Amino acid sequence: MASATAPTTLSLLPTTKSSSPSASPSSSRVHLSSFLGARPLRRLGFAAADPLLAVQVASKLRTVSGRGARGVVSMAKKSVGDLSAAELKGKKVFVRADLNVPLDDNQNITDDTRIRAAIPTIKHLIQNGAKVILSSHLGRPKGVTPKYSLAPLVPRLSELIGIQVIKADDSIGPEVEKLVASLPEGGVLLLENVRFYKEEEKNDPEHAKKLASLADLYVNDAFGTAHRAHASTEGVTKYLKPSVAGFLLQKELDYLVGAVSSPKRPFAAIVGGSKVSSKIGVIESLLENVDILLLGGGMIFTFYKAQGLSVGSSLVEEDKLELATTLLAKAKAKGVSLLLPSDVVIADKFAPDANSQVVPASAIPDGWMGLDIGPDSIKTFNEALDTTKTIIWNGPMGVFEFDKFAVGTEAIAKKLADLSGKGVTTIIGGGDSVAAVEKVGVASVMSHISTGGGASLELLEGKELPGVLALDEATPVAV
Ligand SMILES: Nc1ncnc2c1ncn2[C@@H]1O[C@H](COP(=O)(O)OP(=O)(O)OP(=O)(O)O)[C@@H](O)[C@H]1O
Ligand SMILES: O=C(O)[C@H](O)COP(=O)(O)O
Repeated sequence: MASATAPTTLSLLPTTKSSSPSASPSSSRVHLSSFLGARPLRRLGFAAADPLLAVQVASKLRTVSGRGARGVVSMAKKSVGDLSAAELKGKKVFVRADLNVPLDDNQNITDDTRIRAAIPTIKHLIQNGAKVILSSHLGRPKGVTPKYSLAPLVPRLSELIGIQVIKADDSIGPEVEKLVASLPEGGVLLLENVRFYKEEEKNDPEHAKKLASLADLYVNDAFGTAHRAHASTEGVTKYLKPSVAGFLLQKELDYLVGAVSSPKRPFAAIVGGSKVSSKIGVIESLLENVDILLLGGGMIFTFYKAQGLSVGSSLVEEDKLELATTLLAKAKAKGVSLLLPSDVVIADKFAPDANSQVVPASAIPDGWMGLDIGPDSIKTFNEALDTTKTIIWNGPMGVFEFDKFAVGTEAIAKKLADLSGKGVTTIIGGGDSVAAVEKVGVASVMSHISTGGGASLELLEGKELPGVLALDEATPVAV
């Protein structure tokens, strides 16, 4: 069936947002107030509560550039890059990384992105003569569970770091203490899965104290777990000083807060995924700041239904119809150009081999469900994206796990890759969108691919990240 242009593309209003000066992640400060409105900075993991303050988020952002507004106070979390060689040499450093990587049935790593992302901090520490005590969780074990051991990570870690990593069979206790005592300067000891103790997720203070007792100072580089207040991400900071951010954590904040809070405009967000309910916070937060909002994925059917369209047996959240109407009205009031797909690929069942056809969004027959955005929508989305300078993407456009319904998601991935090559800042917010970008083979050309699913979502929603909040403040500098 031929695709058709339907009247349901909403272009509520042309953008009225003013253009801001270039603020790529390398710019020297981020103005959180522009991103979050009056939301307290605390919710982003920063200790200051005055949204009018300009905040620096990464170590390189600590450098006072002299470009700032008069009297603006710059604050940041202290970074591993701020510690001198003398502060690191011979010191036992507890590094919390997020090495929660996927393993197949034979315990082979199927995606080592998170391991590679943790390497710069580890290498920096060993090059400065520190003794690295590396820790992470893997999966969600209930007690000691061999299949969640970190042992399968040792060969890849050793290869990437360039030295043989020593592996402990526990994360606390006398055996670990012995291994720490014999660790040479520049050595790396990998602790066993911190979640083998239930006290980890309970953020038990006594347990945090035991972890902290292994080391002299603390580096948190686990962005993917920064939204969890656990013993190894939050609790230990009470007993280890300094407690500072690693390079990955900084980079994530730099892009997800920095570029998004003060973007080069026009600034577009693409939000997809299954449900409106899981993305309400993100959509509301982005509506405060974006010029263009493109919606795809399963959530669009709730918006269609809210506008009185028939959606067949597509995914709909009946209790979110009113919310969808409110979000559309909010976009209009904010001057955001909100685009819903004009056509969809429908299926006669939720299966990879389902019969499919392309129909206007206004013509979904009974018994059929929308599983992807259609070709006209892809064209319209691409045209809208062509006008932008910054794009953030969170959530797939369709059921991309089924090849037949992966076309929309893959087209968006390719478009972002193309635009990235033309100087547009492209940020992929984690989770399934990252998987899609990797599947298409364009991950390396994006400006930033977040290593955090839940963490990046919470950050974009403006929520507090306890793992960041707990770190030491960098010295405030008046500029
Ligand atoms: N039209 C649709 N109908 C049903 N499910 C859909 C549809 N479009 C996308 N999905 C499903 O949405 C899921 C992803 O939704 P989710 O809300 O978890 O997004 P996400 O942003 O990738 O998640 P994360 O929080 O991990 O980043 C995918 O498994 C995909 O198959
Ligand atoms: O994969 C993730 O999102 C992080 O590693 C956090 O894992 P969790 O959701 O099990 O806390």
